[in-house]
Amino acid sequence: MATRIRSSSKRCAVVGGSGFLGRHLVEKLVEKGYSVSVFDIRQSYELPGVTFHQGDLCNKQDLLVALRDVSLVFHCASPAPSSDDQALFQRVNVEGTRTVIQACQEAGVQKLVLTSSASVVFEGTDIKNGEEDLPYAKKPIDYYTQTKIQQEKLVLQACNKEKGFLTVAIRPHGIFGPRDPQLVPILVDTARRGKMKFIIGDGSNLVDFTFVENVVHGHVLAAEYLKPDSPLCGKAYHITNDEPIRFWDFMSRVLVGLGYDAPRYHLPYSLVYGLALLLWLLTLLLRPLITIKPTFTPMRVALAGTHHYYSCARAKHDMGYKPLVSLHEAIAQTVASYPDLRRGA
Ligand SMILES: NC(=O)C1=CN([C@@H]2O[C@H](COP(=O)(O)OP(=O)(O)OC[C@H]3O[C@@H](n4cnc5c(N)ncnc54)[C@H](OP(=O)(O)O)[C@@H]3O)[C@@H](O)[C@H]2O)C=CC1
Ligand SMILES: CC(C)CCC[C@@H](C)[C@H]1CC[C@H]2C3=C(CC[C@]12C)[C@@]1(C)CCC(=O)C[C@@H]1CC3
Repeated sequence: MATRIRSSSKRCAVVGGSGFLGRHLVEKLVEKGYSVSVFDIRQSYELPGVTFHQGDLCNKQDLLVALRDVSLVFHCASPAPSSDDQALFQRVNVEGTRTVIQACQEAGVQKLVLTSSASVVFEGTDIKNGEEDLPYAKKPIDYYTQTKIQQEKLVLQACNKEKGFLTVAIRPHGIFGPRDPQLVPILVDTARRGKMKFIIGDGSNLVDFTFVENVVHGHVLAAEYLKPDSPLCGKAYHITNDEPIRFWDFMSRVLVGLGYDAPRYHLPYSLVYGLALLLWLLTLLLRPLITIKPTFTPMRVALAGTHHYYSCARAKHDMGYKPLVSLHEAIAQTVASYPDLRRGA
């Protein structure tokens, strides 16, 4: 009996646990003594203490199997932003999240921690030290952002102390680190194709990039501090490195660390944004005939050419958050983790 009580309070599930952030989170939870149930559409690794359940989060019956005896659920599954597939985002991030909530409630889960995104308030214009009470973007810049907003609202509105179901949303920004399939690989691919010569705008815009270990730390703290009498219930929290950096300095540090040249020549922001918009419209028109995947999407250009950094004061105050790894150390660890992406490799 004693073993059962101990195991259920240390049993959790990570929906999306095969992904970049999910796997780092699972590794940390195992290190902290949790037994973890991973639910994902794919299985990408094996780890003692982890049970894998392969399935689509839109299927409640599949989810219910993974959530058996689980009191805490982390939901960090999403289609990749680059898929730009409106129907897929709607199905997984909105309908699927509704299903995750229902499955949690039916399975008697007590806490749900959602990985949202700081981008839910980003409309393509400057945000400086943005706090969580900024309004959601009225004109979200892409389908990914549009459905992340709906997803966050669903999860936060589901928080119900009377029914013993508590929810919280973590809003990270620009996650990077070892095994990231997105930021560094796209950057290096662009450099290898000779397209990373230009700085969009004057290069002075400050942005948050957040080391994956710090994002994991924010999730674990949120789970621990989420209690019926805590201020976390039904709230969103920014989790960043708390060291905004010039977007182009960050790109240059990673590129130079991997042996590539830093971008040098400046292009006007509105020109590049206009071209990216035109290209995006063209890809929409041609989609029935051919699939084009532009590197410079309007979202990426907006992210590269505006200020967007966020305050983590709320997370510091309510859950004692403090980044564990500095940006300097995080970039060094990340660069060292990609020997295959070095110039000439
Ligand atoms: N990376 C970043 O900079 C940021 C990410 N976020 C959020 O963090 C979370 C994790 O992102 P990240 O780790 O980068 O993303 P990944 O794509 O690496 O991980 C997401 C995981 O979810 C899986 N998945 C997708 N659809 C389903 C489905 N229908 N059922 C079950 N599993 C599914 C994916 O599988 P598959 O790969 O096969 O699709 C993948 O394994 C996401 O919610 C994202 O929105 C927020 C801010 C910044
Ligand atoms: C080609 C270059 C102009 C840019 C290369 C790097 C980009 C791929 C990344 C720079 C900022 C990143 C970012 C995200 C994805 C990768 C970048 C665009 C997100 C959109 C991922 C999902 C989120 O929730 C928000 C992120 C903001 C920053």
